[in-house]
Amino acid sequence: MNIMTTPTGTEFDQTQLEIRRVFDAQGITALRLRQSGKAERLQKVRKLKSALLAHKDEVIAAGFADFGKPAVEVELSEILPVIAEANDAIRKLGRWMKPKKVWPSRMMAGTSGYTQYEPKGRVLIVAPWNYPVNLSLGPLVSALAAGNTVILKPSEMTPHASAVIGKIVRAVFTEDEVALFEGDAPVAQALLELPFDHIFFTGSPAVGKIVMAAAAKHLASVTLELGGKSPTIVDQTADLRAAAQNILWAKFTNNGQTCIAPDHIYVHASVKEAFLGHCVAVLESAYGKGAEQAGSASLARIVNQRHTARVKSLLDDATARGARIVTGGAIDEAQRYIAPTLLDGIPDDAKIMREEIFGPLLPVIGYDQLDTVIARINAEPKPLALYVWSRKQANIAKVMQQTSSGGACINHCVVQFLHGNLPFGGVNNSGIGSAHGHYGFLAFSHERAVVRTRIMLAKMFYPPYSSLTRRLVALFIKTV
Ligand SMILES: NC(=O)c1ccc[n+]([C@@H]2O[C@H](COP(=O)([O-])OP(=O)(O)OC[C@H]3O[C@@H](n4cnc5c(N)ncnc54)[C@H](O)[C@@H]3O)[C@@H](O)[C@H]2O)c1
Repeated sequence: MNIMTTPTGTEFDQTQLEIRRVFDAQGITALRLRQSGKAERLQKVRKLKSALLAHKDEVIAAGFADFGKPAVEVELSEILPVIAEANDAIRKLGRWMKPKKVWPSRMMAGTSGYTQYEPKGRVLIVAPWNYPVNLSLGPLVSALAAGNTVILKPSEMTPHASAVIGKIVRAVFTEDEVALFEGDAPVAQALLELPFDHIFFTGSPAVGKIVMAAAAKHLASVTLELGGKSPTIVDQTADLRAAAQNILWAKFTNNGQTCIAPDHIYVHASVKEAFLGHCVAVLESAYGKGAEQAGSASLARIVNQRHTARVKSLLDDATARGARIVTGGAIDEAQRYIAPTLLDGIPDDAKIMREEIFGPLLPVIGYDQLDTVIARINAEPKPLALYVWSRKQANIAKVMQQTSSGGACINHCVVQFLHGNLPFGGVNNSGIGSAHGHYGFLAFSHERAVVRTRIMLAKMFYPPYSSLTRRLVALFIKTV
């Protein structure tokens, strides 16, 4: 597996000069784009959409070359969401761009007011490797719809996907509109030195903090789409079979390398064995029995050797501390393969309960009291997603009211990402700000507040101040 590393020495100096040159060129374009209308913006979105569809086979081949991703998963999770994002913008941009009139608040009698949506200007999009196309081009659609110029830095860990994204971007845009720079952390850091107007980062909380610190130097606004450990609760009233099918689909798509994948499951002790039985049956029907799973064409691979070793170390640590492998556990490090693995009896101090797993291991933890589960969730950083499986409204309401997470599903997993009318994002450690649809447009727009005078009532308060002025202020304080 090739990792696209940053060039060293004079080559890197050259990259930095290139970045600066493109950034400066985008400055001129960004000023012009302030006045861009719907037609110009949508032309770009449409061209991007067509180019993605034209390169569909290359995107599928890249997904396979980078991490053995099945074609269906590439279509479903890399191509479809970008097309949906583009179509949403094509249908609704006119409405999104339109200034929104507001009523004057009491103190503003005599004025009219509206919100104007300005492009932020020059924006930087930094993407991760797990859905390289979706998480580069999805935000790109929103940034273009909002009228920005963009520099895009895809992940160095999926070089085939980066190459196709680069091809698409170069086929459609001039570099002063959208430019792409490949490379690892040093290239990202060279980009972060620049005074972008907005930074849209998708990746780990650890790097999110670096990005936010860099943004602070220029007071650039940020959208941080981060990760974390997303818990899933299955209570004693849940449809266990439906839960097992859906949770395992959500978990093992992309081989567990999904930011909103169920990280671990709390299942009521009274139904745990039955639930595990359904899970084993679901895994066998999806991927085959035992050793057959390694040959399943429906399972992606772990992205590289480093991550394979990381996931293996989580498994080794858990079993060394007494965890039981319910199913799975087979490892072929050379093939970057770890079988879909369910773990039971994991002690709280196991590493797997501290770090985001981001791989095909699924801890299943029995519980007796829902309150205990809620207390455990609330003792951890707020997750990106939370899933609850139950037929009891009181339990659902309790979980939804007493916990916090970026998004949530009731009797479903991961589909909140695909819902174009909902904000997608985290909260605190799992992220800041939202993406998708209208929320994506807003992330890349400045909401400028505009007040227009009709009748100049403010002159009642001009100096010299008199007792009448004070009486008027007093009246305002009472009635506002
Ligand atoms: N919230 C979401 O929508 C979402 C989606 C996908 C992945 N994620 C999260 O992303 C993480 C996995 O992705 P990843 O491993 O690519 O994340 P990462 O944070 O390691 O890397 C993300 C991007 O940041 C760059 N980068 C790495 N180190 C950097 C540094 N020191 N300074 C500046 N940039 C740097 C990388 O080159 C890459 O382009 C997981 O935590 C996952 O949950 C979140």
